[in-house]
Order: sequence, then structure tokens, then C-alpha cells
Amino acid sequence: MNSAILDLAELGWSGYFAAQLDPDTPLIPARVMAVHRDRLEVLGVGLDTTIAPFIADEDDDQSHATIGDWLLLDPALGRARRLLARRSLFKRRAAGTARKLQLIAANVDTLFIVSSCNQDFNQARLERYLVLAEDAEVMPVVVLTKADLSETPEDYVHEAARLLPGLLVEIVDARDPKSTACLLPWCKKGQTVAFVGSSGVGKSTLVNTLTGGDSIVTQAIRGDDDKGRHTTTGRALHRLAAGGWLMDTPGMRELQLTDAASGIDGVFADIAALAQACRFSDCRHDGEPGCAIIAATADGPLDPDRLKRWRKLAAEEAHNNESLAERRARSKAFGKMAKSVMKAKQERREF
Ligand SMILES: Nc1nc2c(ncn2[C@@H]2O[C@H](COP(=O)(O)OP(=O)(O)OP(=O)(O)O)[C@@H](O)[C@H]2O)c(=O)[nH]1
Ligand SMILES: [Zn+2]
Repeated sequence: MNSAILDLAELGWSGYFAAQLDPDTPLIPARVMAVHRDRLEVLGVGLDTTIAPFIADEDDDQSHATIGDWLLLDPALGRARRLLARRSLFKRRAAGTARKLQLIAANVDTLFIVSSCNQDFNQARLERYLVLAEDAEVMPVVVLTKADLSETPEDYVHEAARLLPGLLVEIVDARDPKSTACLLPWCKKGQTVAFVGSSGVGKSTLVNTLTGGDSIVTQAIRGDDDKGRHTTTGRALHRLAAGGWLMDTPGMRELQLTDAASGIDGVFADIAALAQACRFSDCRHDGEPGCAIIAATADGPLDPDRLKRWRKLAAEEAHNNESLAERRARSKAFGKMAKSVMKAKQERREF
């Protein structure tokens, strides 16, 4: 099924990637469909194969090929030669002391941020996901499910739309294909979408409706083999009925706010702009004289709750960065220690 790719556009190829080709070096574009420890599954026109993992630059932890990436393959060598610049990238700091950067998914076009029209609806959570989208440079679309269970679904749409100027908000009954048809423009040929949202809001239901009832599990089992043998394991990109691709990985499902300073400034652009007008450039907006942010909550446009949510996210972000700084300091200290041990050894030998 997947191997019946006829043209690259079907896989999400576009002028953005084509512009990166070097006409003098004939390499074959292929998209990464799954990442395993020791190999990548890639798909191209008439190409459905596995290759060795690819790292463009050992010193750059963003240069590992990840799911959704476009690689240029050398047909003679059967391996990747280049990683094309991405349109978008979801990444996160791994848990644990090393806090390594993990690449989650590349070249997603649209992030569906799913919430339901009931007690799950929560502006802070939506903002958090908006920051993720902003940081990954992916367009967010808020999808409010369970419209059929709410008496006043329009209230939720209104509340969500207020979070960001121009934010797109759709409201659906996730079980009903007629209702989810409003999402199809983002799911067409060549488009890649992903879903985030808390448990129970209807992500799987939406996905099943959008894949035409052909659930991911059945796709995986049926695989590429027309004899119905089990050939595909754990591909992360799944075909949508409208022609696009759904990015579904455990990493995508576990995404959290990390390393997202630029995203926070984008989603809270109003607060960032107000801060420019504070009297002190290092104003902490904590009772200093001439603070434009506090003034805006007292008599003006800034909702104090929004300020509170921003503080929380900014504090979390500061915490993440601190850990990163600590990690750097630790590795520097370790380097110094190692050097002095080596020196001591050397001196002993010389002595
Ligand atoms: N009435 C109604 N029920 C819905 C709607 N969307 C989802 N549900 C139901 O809500 C329940 C949870 O939906 P799921 O699709 O499993 O939610 P999920 O977000 O995938 O949850 P996790 O798998 O835990 O992440 C199921 O019983 C669905 O049938 C909707 O729009 N309307
Ligand atoms: Zn201030």
C-alpha cells in the first residue's frame, strides 16, 4: 500500500525541498517513515527500503535524521548522503541528567490541538500546546471535540479563539465524518498532520474518522504486502483518507513544553511587547515602579489570569534552561578535572 507512491508530492515534497537540490549531484529524495535503533525506513518514488541511520554533523544534535525528514540517497551506495533543511521540527530535552536533545518529528505542516467542549477545556493547556507549535514552526489548529455533548459549544470556540490573534478553531463531533470534514483542507495530498491533547479528548476517534475507519493498527498489520502478510512494523507516518499523512509516534504523544523560549514570546507577544515599555529593562514585573505589565492588568487590556499563565510557562522555561546551563557547567568542570588528572599522571611519570 505505502510503496505505491507515484510522485514525490504525494509524500509531502515541495518547492521548499526541491530548491535545496544540487543539479550536479544526482541523488534520490526519500522520506523517513520510521526510526529504529540501527536503521531508518524510507519511502520514495518506487522506493521502499531501509538504510543506515544518518547524522549530517556529529557536533550538531539537531542533525540526526528523524521521522518525517527528507534525505537524499546515493543509489550506488544505498545510503543517505544529505539531510535536507526542515520546514518544522518537534524536539524535546530527554529526561535524566544528561538532558540530551531528542528529535521527535520533522516536516509536520499542521498540529491539531485537541480539546473537548467540557471540563477538559483549559486555556493554560491550550496555550502550552500553542507554544509547542510556535516553537516547532508548525501551524496550529485547535479542534474542539464533543460538540454534540455541549449545549453552548460556541462559548468554547470563542474562548479558544481569544488565545492568539488569527487562531483557527474548529468544532466537531469526532465520530462523524460529516462533522470532521472541516479538517480535510489540512489533510490533503502532500500534507502532514499531528495531534496533541490530553487523554480522552477524542484523538483516536478523530484519527479513525480521518483514516476512513482504516485504523492504524490494521494498516500496520496489513502492511505493504498484497498477500496480506505482516510486513510493516511501527511506521510513524500513516495515510489519511484525504491523501495526507498522519504523524503518530510515542514521542509526539508525550510532547511537553521544553526549550520553547521563542514559542512563549510568539504566543504571548502582547506581554513581550508590554515588557518593552517597563521602566527598567530587567523588570521582573513584580512591583517595580513603572512596570507596564502590571499597569496593563490594573486598568487595561491584559487579563490577570493570562499574566499568571505566562509567568508559569516562563518559570518552567527558565527551569529547563537552567538545567541545560548546569549540564554545560558540569561538563566543563569534568573536562577541567580530567585535564588536571592527566597532568598529575604526566608529572608523576616525568618525576
Ligand atoms: N459524543 C462524543 N464522543 C466522543 C467524541 N470524541 C470522542 N468521543 C468519545 O470519547 C471517548 C474517548 O475518545 P478517544 O478517541 O479514545 O480519546 P483519546 O484522546 O484518543 O484518548 P487517549 O487514547 O487516552 O489519548 C471515546 O469513548 C469516544 O467515543 C465526540 O466528538 N463526541
Ligand atoms: Zn515590568
